[in-house]
This record gives sequence, structure tokens and C-alpha cells, in this order.
Amino acid sequence: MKTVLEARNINKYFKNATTFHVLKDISFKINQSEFVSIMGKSGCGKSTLLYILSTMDTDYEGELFLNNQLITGQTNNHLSHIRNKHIGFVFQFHYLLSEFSVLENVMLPAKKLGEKSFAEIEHDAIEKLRMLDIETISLKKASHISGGEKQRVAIARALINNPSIIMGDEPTGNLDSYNAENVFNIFRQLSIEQQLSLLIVTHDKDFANKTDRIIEMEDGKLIAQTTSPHN
Ligand SMILES: Nc1ncnc2c1ncn2[C@@H]1O[C@H](COP(=O)(O)OP(=O)(O)OP(=O)(O)O)[C@@H](O)[C@H]1O
Repeated sequence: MKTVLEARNINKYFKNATTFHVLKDISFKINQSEFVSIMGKSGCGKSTLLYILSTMDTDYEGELFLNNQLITGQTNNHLSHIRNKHIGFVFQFHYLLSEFSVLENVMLPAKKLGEKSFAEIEHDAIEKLRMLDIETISLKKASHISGGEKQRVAIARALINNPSIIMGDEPTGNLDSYNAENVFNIFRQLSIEQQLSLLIVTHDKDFANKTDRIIEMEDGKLIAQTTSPHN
């Protein structure tokens, strides 16, 4: 099984008036097509870890590999490229550009990457919108669609560059149970049909129990990795 993401002995310190050891020797791997959740009490370090794994925070000790390539120590320019091409993000709040259409929002990361023509990007974006069953709202302004639709648009945007992994920080935290289940089902379908890996921080035990593996954190440490009961 191909490893998509590997964290080796990640340590992080916040250095203010005092030094705070926030992440303590975290190591784990995520395989292709695996759907993994991260759980732990508020303040245990989940978001801090996700920032490092997503290459947005480079101030840490240890090593990070994406598709078996060491990405620790790369230049900011290179990291920005890696992030845009290989990692899709879905947050609790969707961060769509409200004055832009759904279609324009989904196209943005591909335009930024600059590897395809406008027509190709538009074609890809419509395909993603169709896959998520929101093609009919493609010309609506992002401010004129529902919360559940916004999160599906955010997922389509995360998929536009065909990433290896989707990372999410509480992507269902702002949704009602119907829409939360809908997002879970989309993630599950992506992991099975597109062989996409998913790493999702969540406080929702029901959501986590349905993923392939739960990574549990406490006080900055990885304390358990549990294969979920559904397996
Ligand atoms: N810039 C900073 N300087 C010092 N301490 C920080 C900083 N940012 C976060 N922390 C602390 O690091 C710890 C981990 O924070 P983090 O946001 O990663 O937790 P979390 O598990 O994601 O919490 P939540 O579930 O509430 O989002 C917390 O104790 C937090 O107060």
C-alpha cells in the first residue's frame, strides 16, 4: 500500500515569555485511499499539527514526507506549489469568495497553479461540481447558496487540482446532522472511488467512528491509533 503522508518525530515549541512544548514526538503514516480522523480534547494540539502537516507552518522539528518525498526544509515557494498541487483543504468555515460565482471559486486554485488553460480548468471545475451534485448552482454567487452547498463547493475547490490528500479542520463543525452526514458520505466516496486519502480533525465521535482509523491526541502526544469499529 502506497504511503501518501508520513510524519516522523514531529516536535513543536511555542516560544513566548516561556517555552511551551506543544507537539511531542508525533509519528504516523497515512496510506493512499485511507480515511483517517484526528480526535482529542480542545487545546491538545490538533490544529497545530494540521498546520504543520499541511506545510503552512515550517517551524517544527522532525520530518515530513509527502508521496515519499521529504518536504521538510523546502523553500516557501516550493512548499506553496506542493500545497496547491497535492493537498486539498476543507475548513469549518468555507472561506469562499462571496462575490464570485460557485464555478469561479472552484476554478481559483487551478488558475493559481497555472498548469492548464482557462477552458481546461473550467471543464475540470464543472466535472467536480457534477461529481458533488451541485452543477446546477455553478453560476450562483457563493453568498447566495446554503451552508451545506457552500461546504460542497469548498470540497469541489479542494479537489480541483486532483490532490493526493484532503485535510480538514472540523469540516462538519458548522453543519447540521443531515449536511454533516452528506459531507462524510462524499469523503467516503472520494476515498473509495478516487483513492484519495483524507485526514480530518473532528470533535464528532460518530463521524470519527465511521472513518478507517482514529488518531487520538492528548497534551500534544499521539496516545492511540484505533482502527474504527466499522472495519
Ligand atoms: N501562537 C501560540 N503561542 C502559544 N501557545 C499557542 C499558540 N497557538 C496555540 N497555542 C496553544 O497550543 C495548544 C494547542 O492548540 P491547538 O489550536 O493546536 O489545539 P486544538 O487541539 O486544535 O484545540 P481545539 O480543539 O480547541 O481547536 C493550546 O494550548 C493553545 O493554547
